[in-house]
Amino acid sequence: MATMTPPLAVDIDGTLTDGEGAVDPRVMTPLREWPEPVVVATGKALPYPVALCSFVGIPTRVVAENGGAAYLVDDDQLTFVGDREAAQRVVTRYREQGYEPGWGEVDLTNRWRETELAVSLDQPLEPLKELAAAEGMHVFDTGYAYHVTSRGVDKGAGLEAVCRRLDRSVDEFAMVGDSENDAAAFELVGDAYAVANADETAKLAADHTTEASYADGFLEALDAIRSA
Ligand SMILES: O=C(O)COP(=O)(O)O
Ligand SMILES: [Mg+2]
Repeated sequence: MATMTPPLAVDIDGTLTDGEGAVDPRVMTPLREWPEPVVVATGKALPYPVALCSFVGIPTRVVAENGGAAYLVDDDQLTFVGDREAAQRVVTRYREQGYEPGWGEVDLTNRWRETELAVSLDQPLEPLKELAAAEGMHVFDTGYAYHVTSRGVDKGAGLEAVCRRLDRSVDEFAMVGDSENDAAAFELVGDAYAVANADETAKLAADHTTEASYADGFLEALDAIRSA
């Protein structure tokens, strides 16, 4: 019996990209032609997934900032959860200890971030973790940045909130991702795929790990999801 294609949640960095961080052009058409809602769920600030949806040509349905921000075209609501000021206190203390967010003066990585802050991987993790814990926050290491995020904020909670607004159940979703910031959502969706380059936390939380890495792994996961 033919089964229905499920709605899809997809991570950006490490999943839709190649090993250099560039979006692989081969992901565009399958995303555009996916017959069910596609939710782009990312640690990046809101403008990135919004732009991606626009350039792919799909309705804007996004979870950004690791669940801190969500926009759905269906209800035209932009919601925020998380404490940006607490993240700012963490980064201020981190600077006082002699470290930097590490993105330069203009800092486009954090410029549009409203609920958390990100620190470059070339900065030390341990003092950041200690300062975050003192503010009741946690740090996601995505393999692309360290994110200082409020407890209880993650892509899982974000996707659940979006599902309520879409009138869909989170366990209907399939999801593809690559790192520890995907793990909470992997636990909730019906069918979770870690690409081969994923970290151990993501692989443990996923139902499957693809043979291929990066966008090749994403395309492999889509084939498997379609035929599941
Ligand atoms: O911004 C990051 O650090 C990771 O982004 P991602 O969740 O799309 O992989
Ligand atoms: Mg990722």
